[in-house]
This record gives sequence, C-alpha cells and structure tokens, in this order.
Amino acid sequence: MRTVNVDLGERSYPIYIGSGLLSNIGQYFKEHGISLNSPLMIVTDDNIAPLYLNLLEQLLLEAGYATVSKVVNAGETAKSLSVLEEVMTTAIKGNLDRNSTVIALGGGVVGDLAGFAAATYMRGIKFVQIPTTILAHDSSVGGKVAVNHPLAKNMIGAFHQPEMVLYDLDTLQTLPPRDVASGLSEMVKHGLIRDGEFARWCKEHASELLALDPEALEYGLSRGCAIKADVVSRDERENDLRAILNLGHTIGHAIEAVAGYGEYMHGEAIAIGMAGSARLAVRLGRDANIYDETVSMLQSLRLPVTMSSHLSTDEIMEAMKHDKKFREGHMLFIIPDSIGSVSIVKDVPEQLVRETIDQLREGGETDV
Ligand SMILES: NC(=O)c1ccc[n+]([C@@H]2O[C@H](COP(=O)([O-])OP(=O)(O)OC[C@H]3O[C@@H](n4cnc5c(N)ncnc54)[C@H](O)[C@@H]3O)[C@@H](O)[C@H]2O)c1
Ligand SMILES: O=C(O)C(=O)C[C@@H](O)[C@H](O)[C@H](O)COP(=O)(O)O
Ligand SMILES: [Zn+2]
Repeated sequence: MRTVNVDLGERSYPIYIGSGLLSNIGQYFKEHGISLNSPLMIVTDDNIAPLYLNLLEQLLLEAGYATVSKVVNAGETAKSLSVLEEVMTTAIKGNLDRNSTVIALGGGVVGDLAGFAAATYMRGIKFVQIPTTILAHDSSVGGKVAVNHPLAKNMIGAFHQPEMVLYDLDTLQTLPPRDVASGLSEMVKHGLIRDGEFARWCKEHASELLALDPEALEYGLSRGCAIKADVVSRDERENDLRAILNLGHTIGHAIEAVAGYGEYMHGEAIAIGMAGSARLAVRLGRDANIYDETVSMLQSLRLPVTMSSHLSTDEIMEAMKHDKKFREGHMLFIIPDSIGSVSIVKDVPEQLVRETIDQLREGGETDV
C-alpha cells in the first residue's frame, strides 16, 4: 500500500493506494473521524452497483454505519443538474445531517457529481472518494467537483476537498478495455506536464498497464496521484500553476460538448486535445519531436489522436470560449515546451487554433 498526501493545511488528506483496502474501510473511516451517529450516503452508477455496492454497504454496516444509496445511470449524462436534484432528494429522504458524509463509489462522473452534492448539501458536508476507474486517480484528487451544462463541461461546480481517497486497486480488474485506455490518458498527461521520464515509462509499460498488471498500475497511479497532489498543494484554486493540469482540455472539453457528451470518453477527448496542443507547440516554434513523441505515447496506450470528421471547427471554436481559462477576452493554452514540461500561453493566434483543429479531423493533414 502506498500513501500520497495532498498538503492543504487544515484541508490536507491522504490518498491510500493499494490492493484489499476496502475490507478495512470501517477502520479508515473511524481514523478519519467519519461520524457513526449520522447516516452516510453512497453515490454510484448502475455498472458499478452490481459489482461493489452490496459489498460496501455490508462492510459499512459491520463497522456500525447506517447508509442510504443512490444509483445513477452510468455515463457522462449523470453529471447534470437534474441528476444532482435526484441525489439531493435521496440525501433529504435519508435524513443526512451536517455531520453526514457522502461517499463517491465510482469513476470521475460519480466523483464529480457526488462531490458537488457534498459541497452544496446544507452548504457543505464531508465526502470521501472511493475511485473505481484508472481515470479517477486524477478526478478523485484535488477537489474540483462539478456537473455539466449542455453548452459546456463542468460549468456548475465548486472546490471541495475530500476527507480521504481510498483507492482499492482490486476494483480496477473489472474495467472494460475502453475505460482502461481512457484513464491512461490522464496518467500520461501527468508525465507530459511534469515528468518526462514518467511519460516515457507509461509508453514503455503500455502493455502491462493495458493488461491491468497490478504492479505497473500501483506505480503508475501512485506517480500520477503524486504529480497531481503536488500541483494542487501549490495552487489549490487554479490561480496560476494548476492550469497545467488542463493540458489538452481546452480542445478536449470542446470536443466532448460538441459531440454531445458520450461519443467520446473524457480521456479520449483529452488525448485528441493533447495531440492538438503538441501540434500548436510545434507551430509556435517548439521542437517538432514534441508532436511525434506525444502521438506515439498516446497511440501506444490505444488512444485516439484525431477526431471524427462530423465535428465542426466553428462549433469547437465556439465551445472553447466557455473554457474556464478564458478570462477578460484572453484564451489560455497549455503548450508543451518539451516532453515533461509545459507553459501557460496567452493569446495563441485564433487562426492557428482553427488550423490545428482542422488538422485534428480524421483524414486531416498528417504533417504538423
Ligand atoms: N474533478 C477532476 O479533477 C476531474 C479530473 C479528470 C476527469 N474528471 C471527470 O471525470 C469524468 C470521467 O471519469 P471516468 O472516465 O472515470 O468515467 P466514468 O465515471 O463514467 O466511468 C467510466 C465507465 O466505467 C464504469 N466503471 C467504473 N468503475 C468500474 C469498474 N471498477 N468496473 C467496471 N466498470 C466500471 C462506469 O460505470 C462507466 O461506464 C468526466 O466527467 C471528467 O470530466 C474530473
Ligand atoms: O484538477 C484539475 O485542475 C484538472 O484540470 C484536472 C482535469 O483532468 C479535469 O478534467 C478537470 O475536471 C478539468 O477541470 P476544468 O476546470 O477545466 O473544468
Ligand atoms: Zn481531465
């Protein structure tokens, strides 16, 4: 078992990463002051519920906790205001009070939704993340919680840190291959922004990672969490540095929104966005090898680097204006300087962005 700490003063918390952690959940909850006297609410989705919900409810019951559960439909569409209202209804009917805790059992969708419910229920109660996807090594850390608006991703949200992250790697063994690859996109992103050696390690160990090899996963997820925890600890509310965690997201979020949430998994859209950022880097004068190496890393992890030809450049350009990094008329892009290091660049020429998006279309130009 490995522990990574997120250092945020009185809001600091540990990320426990390892095999067999769920069976000791009662002990972890008691150590972290989760009240035995107020009901807990578990939020999960209908793929995860048949696999792990009964087990979690049973373990918590044995530890003396009363729980209510809300099972939402699997997929990005659950990150909506209407589903949030349903979650709130379960909380109210379940008599959750201000000492209650919300438990997110699932991937990034459940984590963002349940976390936002915890941030807003009675103006904020505790929550615990129990990630069950590879992607959630990113989403369960750092306290960004949100639901989507049909026009833009994560538009309605808050910063609300969990009490702890309990990452039982055994749960990952049931992930479908597409979700495995999607999660590895954010893992290699952590290397691309802060640690080139780690990005290269992801490529070299792609076959073990894709095959869910426990040792490779434990190392890759711990290193990814450590990079994220370090960035978040330095800039919790994205005043500056934290924006680097958004590599590939300006284009990627716009692709997700324009495609209608669901055609692309988050990690897939971000992979296309990272290929776009690497193209932009080269067009802005960085070494041409950045694009070639980035694409080769993404492809080794079975991730897409081009988008479907039906997506319109105009609509993507419009959707990008809702990016949270767009302020006072200026768009910020996260641009690689080399593999393992990025800059936050203001005012990338719009025409360059437009041409880059055209090139990202399937059948678009292969040269940068
Ligand atoms: N808050 C953040 O910092 C942050 C960071 C990255 C991504 N995100 C968000 O996370 C979301 C994507 O997360 P995701 O990729 O985990 O998606 P997800 O939560 O939809 O999970 C992917 C799929 O895997 C299924 N699943 C989950 N765990 C499983 C398991 N153990 N076995 C079998 N099936 C399982 C789910 O039912 C779902 O169908 C996006 O909404 C994205 O915006 C947030
Ligand atoms: O934690 C962060 O900060 C990130 O940017 C991590 C991203 O991987 C994640 O997708 C996040 O939800 C994006 O946030 P947003 O502020 O761009 O909506
Ligand atoms: Zn992301």
